[in-house]
Formats: sequence, C-alpha cells, structure tokens
Amino acid sequence: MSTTQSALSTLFSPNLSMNTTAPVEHNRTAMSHSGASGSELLSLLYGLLSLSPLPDWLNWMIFSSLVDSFRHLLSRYWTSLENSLWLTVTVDSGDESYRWLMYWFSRRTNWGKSNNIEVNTRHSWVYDICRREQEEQSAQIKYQPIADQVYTLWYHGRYMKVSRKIIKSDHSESAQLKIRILSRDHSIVDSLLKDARKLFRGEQDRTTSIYVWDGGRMGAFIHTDPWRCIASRQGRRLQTVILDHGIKEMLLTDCKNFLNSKQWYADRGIPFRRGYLLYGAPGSGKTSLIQALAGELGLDIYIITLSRAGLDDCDLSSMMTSLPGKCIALIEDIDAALPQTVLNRIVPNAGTQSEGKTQSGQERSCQITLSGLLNALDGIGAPEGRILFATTNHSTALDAALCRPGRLDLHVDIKLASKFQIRELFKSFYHAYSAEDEPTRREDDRKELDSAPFTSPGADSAIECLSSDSDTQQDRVFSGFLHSTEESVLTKEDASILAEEFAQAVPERSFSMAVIQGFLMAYKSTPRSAVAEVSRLVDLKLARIEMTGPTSPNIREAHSPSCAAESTETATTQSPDVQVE
Ligand SMILES: Nc1ncnc2c1ncn2[C@@H]1O[C@H](COP(=O)(O)OP(=O)(O)OP(=O)(O)O)[C@@H](O)[C@H]1O
Repeated sequence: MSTTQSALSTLFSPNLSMNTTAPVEHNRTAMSHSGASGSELLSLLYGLLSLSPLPDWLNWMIFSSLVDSFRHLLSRYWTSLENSLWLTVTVDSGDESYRWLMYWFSRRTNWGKSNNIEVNTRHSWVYDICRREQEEQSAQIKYQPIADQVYTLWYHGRYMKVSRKIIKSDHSESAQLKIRILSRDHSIVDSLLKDARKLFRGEQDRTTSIYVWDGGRMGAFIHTDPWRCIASRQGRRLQTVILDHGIKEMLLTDCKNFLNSKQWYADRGIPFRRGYLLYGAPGSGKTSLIQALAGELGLDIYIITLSRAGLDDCDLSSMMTSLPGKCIALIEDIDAALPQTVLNRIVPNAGTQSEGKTQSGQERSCQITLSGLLNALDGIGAPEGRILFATTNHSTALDAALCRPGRLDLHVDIKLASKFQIRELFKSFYHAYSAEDEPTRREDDRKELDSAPFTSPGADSAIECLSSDSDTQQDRVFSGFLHSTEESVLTKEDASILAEEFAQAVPERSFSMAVIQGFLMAYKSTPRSAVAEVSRLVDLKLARIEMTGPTSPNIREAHSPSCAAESTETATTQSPDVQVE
C-alpha cells in the first residue's frame, strides 16, 4: 500500500488515527467503525486513484481537497438541519427584553442547581428584587446565567438552551443572550417573551428603582450597563405629599398625557421629551413629589449628578443617550452643579445662597459647560420618551436657554407651607385608619398621653436648644428636633380641630414642610402639646428661611420672563394642553 492510500484512509475519517505509517489492516479495522457508507466511498476513491496515472503527491492533493469539500458540505448540511429544528433568539443587552429575560431566567430554579452560577449585582434590578424577597420572605437568592456557559431547561415541554456572551470592543462592552428552543413553532418565543415581560413588569410595578450612572465601571471592571441600581423600593404614595390644591394632580395628568402622546409627537415631528422644573425653598417637597410621581407612573428614576467629579460634556451626553426609553431622569439642584461663571452672569453669589448646597469643591471639578448641558438635554442624541425633572432652590439663577420649552417645559413653584398644607400635615401625623378600628383603646391612650404634662424628652430638648436667644453656638450639642418614639392617634374629628388650631398659629409661607414635619416629629405622642407649643416653632430663629425663588403663581410657563436672561432661542410651546395658572 502506498503512502497516498494510507493517508487517504486517515483523512477520510477524523476519528481515525493520524498515524500515516500504521499498517493498512489497522486502518481498515478502524474504518469499519465509521460506517458502511464511509468505507464504500473510500474504496471507490481508492479504486479510482489507483487507476490514476498521476503521481502520488497529486493524487493526495486531489483527495484532500475532495475530502475538505465533503466535510464542508456535511457541516453546512448539518447546520441547516439543526437550524430547521431549533428556533434561535438573540437578544442584546441594550434591548429592554434583555432585562425581562434575565430576570425570568434568574427565577428558574435550575440556575441554583448549576455548578457555574453568577450573582451579578450590576444587574441589580434583578439582584435587588431577589435581595428584597430574601429579606422579606427568607426566599432563596436566584442567580443569572454565567457568560459563555450553555444552560439547558424545559419550557412548556420544549427543550431550551441558553447562553450569554460578552461582546467586547475597543471602547465598550455589551452582552448578548442566545436562546435556542427545540421547536419550529414561533409562538413559543412570543409566549416566552410575554411571560418574561409579565414577570418583570409585575415586579417593577410594585417598585421604583433608583439608578445612578457609573459609566459601566465598578472599580477596575468594565460592565455592560452604565447605570447602576442603588435602590428598589415601593414608591411613595402621592397622597403623602401635601401640596396646595391642584399641583400634584396637574403634574400627574400632564405626565400621563405626555406618556400617552407618543404618536401625536411623532406625527408632528416633535421630539418626544418633556421636562419639568420644580423650584422653591429647601425642604418644600420637590424630591418627595418626584418620588411619588415615579411610583404613580410606574417609572424608574435615573439620577444625573452634574457635580460628579470629573464629569464632562462628553460623559453627560453618553449619560443622556444611555437612558432607557421610559423613565424619569432627575437632575437635583441643577443650579448648584453649573459652573459659577454661568450662574454669576445672572445671580451673583447664587452658588453660595443655597442652604448647605454651596459649590465649594464642585466648581473645581465640574467640567460641564452650559452648552454641553443644553445639548445633552435636547441634542441630536437625546433619548425620546423620557421625563426630565430638575430641581433648584434658585430658579432665577438658571439660564433662559435651559428653561425654554423643549428642555424644561413646565416650571412649578413649590412654595413654603400654606395653611392648607400645615393643616393636612398635622392631620396626617395624628390621624390614622386604626383610630376608627379601635376607638376606645386609642381614645384611652390619647387621654392618658395628653393629660400628662409636656414631658416628651425629644420635644423638650429640641425646643430648648433651638428657641433660646441666649443659646450660644458653643453650648449647643445639636440643633433640630429630636424624634419621639411614641405616637398618638386622634379621631378624625379631633385631628381636624387640632389641625385647624395649629394651622392658625403657624404663619403662612414662612416654613418649609420639612421644618414643620421635624417639629411635629418631636410631638408624635402629644398632639395637644404640639398645638400648645406652636409659638415656640414660630419664634425659632431657625425659621429664617429665605425664599429665593419668585413668589409668583405656582406654575409658570417655560418661557416666562422670570427666567432671568433673555433667550436668543425661539421658544416653542410644545404641549397645548398644559394648564397654566
Ligand atoms: N409637601 C410635602 N408633603 C409631605 N412631606 C413633605 C413635603 N415637603 C417636604 N416634606 C418632607 O420634608 C422632607 C424633605 O422633603 P424633600 O426632600 O422632598 O424636599 P426638597 O424640596 O426636595 O428639598 P431640597 O430642595 O432641600 O432638596 C421629607 O422628609 C419630606 O417627607
């Protein structure tokens, strides 16, 4: 047997020994394992080549190319056969459904049984829910598929393979989920996506997640998602935010109308974005209102911290473009983050007026320019569908270009507490549903507590340390209201009567809701004392809160002249259905 013939038999079957010097008998025996068709074909080729007048080396070349083509054909045939049997779905991490599916997979019990598992706190939306469940119900933490590992599972009686691949490029990193289902029925994919979405949304509806931007980095590691979930919790109820009549309702309706108007915007070629500026004194409820609205609208909050060290226009732009389709983007204290030079043009020392929100340290590291911010808000890459909320204690410090419609469409003045707010806050402190349920016990408790002289240590010391004119700064160990641990519940009627008395005594628009809340906190167990002692609140030096925002109507149009500088841009009112006071 020639060397060529031996090589032929070796090449034909990959399972055979690559030892070309092995005896023919051995190779023949081995070949018999590769099946009758293989050996017949080999014999045929062998016969043909032995007749060939060509030299051995040429025969060998012809044969190897023939075998190669055959293999190639076979693998193509096999792939198309496989493709016809399997449905393959690939989902990129940028797509919303990626999250649904990752969450759905994290809930499959077989991840927990696998030897290779990954707990990825980066996708902390998934992780947070699991953690919360664990805390609340002692449930087991679920895991997600590790990268480059194939997992198998059954879904509705269909066999399924799942793998996750990390795709790296020079500057970015993303992930791709590949799902293969042994089925030819496309409806199984629909069903899987619907199930995953339902599970995800069902969980999401109950919570508001708060995200911060970290550029996809966590320590030295680069991750796919630049937003990190820092908290996932039940949204604050809108009823617990007490504002003057109509403000909450107006904002909620406006947000809802906006979210339902996607087609309307598309038809007119208007960018589908909406911005709100909430301005007013510190502690008047701006952040609380945004949280409550997010809960009511079922949206997550993405916090954009402009004062983040080293953040520049480029980062800001990628921050904005990486926002998901539907969310609330929140820029708190938008004035405090802008460079001093921008603010000084309008309000000298604006950066130092805000209580506790001076720009010290920030201005040095802040590399955001006004034009960078303007472009990020409604530039070419700015995402559609998002709602932007910006808060400030100095609305007059903001550049008119920033306040114009399209960037901050609606401006709402959240003022210091009105009589109505004071009354309602008082009621919410001392009236609870349980009062009706167990009137007798509560009434007894109340009588006992209220008949006692004013002894609440928290209230007493807080008032002592805050009210005395002779107090020197050095003598004070703390300032503020101590929190009383006990609480008292009044009947609805009693709560209303006392609330009225309390509201009468507190001057309107002089205190923020946060200050009044702090005061009442010290009297949790003694509502009557809160009323009796209210003059001490009024006398507080602490109450010298400077209202720096305009005192004009609560809501103003975005192109209101109260935006300090004249804008050279053309103001276009986007939504005709805005109710302007
Ligand atoms: N209108 C309100 N209704 C109910 N609680 C309020 C209201 N305003 C403020 N509070 C309470 O005061 C505290 C501070 O409120 P919040 O952070 O929402 O104020 P803010 O206006 O965002 O303040 P800042 O401008 O300093 O960020 C919270 O504990 C909140 O519960």
